[in-house]
Amino acid sequence: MDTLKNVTLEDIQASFSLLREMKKTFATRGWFPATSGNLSIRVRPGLEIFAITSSGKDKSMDTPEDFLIIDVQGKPLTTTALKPSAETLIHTAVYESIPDCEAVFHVHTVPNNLISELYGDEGEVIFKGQELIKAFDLWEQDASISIPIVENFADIPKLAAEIKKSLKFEVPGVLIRNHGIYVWGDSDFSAKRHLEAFEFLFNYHIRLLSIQRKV
Ligand SMILES: CSCCC(=O)C(=O)COP(=O)(O)O
Ligand SMILES: [Zn+2]
Repeated sequence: MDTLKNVTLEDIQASFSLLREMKKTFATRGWFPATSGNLSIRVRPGLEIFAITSSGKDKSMDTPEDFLIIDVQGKPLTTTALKPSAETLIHTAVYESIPDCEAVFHVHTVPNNLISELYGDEGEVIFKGQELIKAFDLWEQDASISIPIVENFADIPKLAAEIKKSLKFEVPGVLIRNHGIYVWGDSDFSAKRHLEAFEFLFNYHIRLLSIQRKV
């Protein structure tokens, strides 16, 4: 608990209220079906202390038990009956791999699941020729982005290790096959922007394929 001396109650409350707002925004979009999804943010820049959603909660509900504080091993830093997300090790793997990462968001949507299945055998999906690619700070003409896709191992340490191996510094997201997407950013704002851009690209692609009657 000594680690917690580096943060104030205000820091913790601010991170909970930020996650609460983000959770509400995503829930309104239907991005947390059937208790799925989890969110985390760094409580203060430079510290390995994170606020994360509690496991198994209905993320469309607002309760006093929605968040807790963990360290970079995923261990709760306060005495609590709450359990951190079952997928906490994925969050900590991303924070450990991406030094300026401040927020990690995970949602299950039909479009991200469909894309992960359609391109799962290839291990990546590539998008190009889309204005929204600029949301990833890729500004050159004909920029493209390749999003890694990993298999959905039930064993979370194994899944976290696979994600760690596949993630690319310049691409702020990884798809898990028939599961969902993990995205991150150097602020909660940029992680949200990345998530919205990925979901836009997935939706567009699925709709285009169905108009072209390819799926
Ligand atoms: C029915 S959701 C299955 C677990 C999952 O994939 C998820 O995103 C939610 O897990 P958590 O422990 O964070 O509630
Ligand atoms: Zn999940």
